[in-house]
Formats: sequence, C-alpha cells, structure tokens
Amino acid sequence: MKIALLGYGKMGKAIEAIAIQRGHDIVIKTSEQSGYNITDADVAIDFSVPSAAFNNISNCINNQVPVISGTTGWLEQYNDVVSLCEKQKGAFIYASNFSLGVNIFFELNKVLAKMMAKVDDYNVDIEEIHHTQKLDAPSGTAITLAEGIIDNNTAYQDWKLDVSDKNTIPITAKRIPEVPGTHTITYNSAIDTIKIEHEAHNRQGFALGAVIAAEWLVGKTGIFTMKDVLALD
Ligand SMILES: NC(=O)C1=CN([C@@H]2O[C@H](COP(=O)(O)OP(=O)(O)OC[C@H]3O[C@@H](n4cnc5c(N)ncnc54)[C@H](OP(=O)(O)O)[C@@H]3O)[C@@H](O)[C@H]2O)C=CC1
Ligand SMILES: O=C(O)C1=N[C@H](C(=O)O)C[C@H](O)C1
Repeated sequence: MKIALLGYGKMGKAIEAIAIQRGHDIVIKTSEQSGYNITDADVAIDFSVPSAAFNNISNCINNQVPVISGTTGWLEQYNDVVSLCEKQKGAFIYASNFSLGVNIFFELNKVLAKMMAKVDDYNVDIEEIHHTQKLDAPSGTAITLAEGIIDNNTAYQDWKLDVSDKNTIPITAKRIPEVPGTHTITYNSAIDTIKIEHEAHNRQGFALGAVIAAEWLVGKTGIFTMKDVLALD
C-alpha cells in the first residue's frame, strides 16, 4: 500500500517505522500544507496540528484518497468533514486514540459508567497527563472518555476543563516532559474510591492502530470509527 503521511512529527515518524515493517511504501511525508500530489497515495494518514487537520483531510476526500486522522483539537469541524465525505462518497476514520488498549479502555469506561448511574454516592473526574509539547487540552482521549460517561449516565450532561459543577465532569490536564499519555477516571465517595487507568508506555500502540486502520479503510466508502476496525462488540 502506498501511504501519505500528513504530519511528519513524533507520530508521523512512529507510523513510518511500523508501516515499513508491515510492507508498505511511504510515498509522501510532509509537514507542509501543499507541495505534493495526494493522488500518488492509496491512503493518507494525518497526524498533524489542530489548525491543519481539516484542510489536509478535505484535500484527501476531494481527491478520492481514503484518509484517517488522529489529530486532536479540531473537532468543531468534524461535522463538516462528515458532510464532505458523504457528498464526495469518500472514506474517513477519525479516532482520538488509535491504540487497541485505549479502545478497550473506552468500552470498559462505558460499562463502568452504566453501573455508576445506578448509585448516587460517587462523583466522577477525569485526569489526563501528556508531554509538554502537546498543543491541545484536554486531550482528545479525555473528551471521548467524558462523552462515554455522559452517554451512559444521565447525572452528567457536560464536561469542562478544571471546573467541577453539578452535572459536569471535571477534566484535569497535566503536562509533564516525555509522558506519552495517561488517562485516569476516578469515582470518589466519602467511603471509597474506584479508579480505572490507561497508561501508554510509548507511541507504538497509537502508530500500529493507525496503520491497521489505514489497511482496513482502503477499498471502503463511508465514515467509520476504531470500533468498526477492531470489531470490539
Ligand atoms: N489519535 C491518536 O492515537 C493520537 C493522536 N495524536 C495527535 O496527533 C497529532 C500529532 O501528534 P505528534 O506527532 O505528537 O505532534 P508533532 O508536533 O510531533 O507533529 C506534528 C507535525 O505536524 C506538522 N505540521 C504543521 N502544519 C502542518 C500541515 N499543514 N500539514 C501537515 N503537517 C503539518 C508539524 O510541523 P512543524 O513542527 O513544522 O509545525 C509537525 O511536524 C496531535 O494532534 C496529537 O494530539 C498523538 C498521538 C496519538
Ligand atoms: O498528543 C499526544 O501525544 C496524544 N494525543 C492524543 C489525545 O489527545 O488524546 C492521544 C494520545 O493520548 C497521545
């Protein structure tokens, strides 16, 4: 498979290594908005910056190149991408986190949220820790986790960074050098604490998941998620 890497930073480089191991060719690797022909690729993988993701993804869809994006912090434009993809009959996957472990953690979070909806004694909060170069906060993964709780527990209607109102899930974002990504969900009561945590040890899980998603997407039409790719149901 001929792969375009849109964004050749920490993730672009990790994806390149795994894609080559799996027998793919990297035909475009760029950290620029232009200067390449996207139709040279069978599939594009966007891990760029929040301000560039929408244009990168739109360019692929407009040129009939299937595209997956792991870039976080641009989701206010997600519905525009969905509309464009439907209009152009393109193929697109966004995931806030491509790792198998985090996608299992997403499902565990939903099951726990459903159970906790049956009791009044606990307050939930989410903490995410990432390296100091991260541009967005809270992390895309923390937002997906908050949405998983909101969808399964009517006590919560919203999430906010550093705000702890009734019906709102507070998210705390910490930035510590070299941390690839740690997410903790805590349910606290006067009597005890229930905690679930995912800690990435490196970027390999994100990169492998992205390559697997790209392999899966080629030849399909539509908008998909990692749940479709991993068939976790
Ligand atoms: N979904 C997931 O599983 C994961 C998602 N991420 C997300 O992926 C994104 C990238 O992460 P990471 O690799 O760590 O970040 P980096 O900052 O290391 O890399 C981003 C790269 O994008 C480049 N860039 C800037 N503008 C453009 C453009 N217009 N088109 C293409 N590339 C551009 C930057 O170049 P320059 O430095 O010159 O500006 C940089 O090389 C982030 O949003 C992060 O949150 C990260 C890990 C896992
Ligand atoms: O910027 C990162 O590094 C990461 N970003 C993603 C996010 O915002 O959730 C995924 C992972 O946690 C690493």
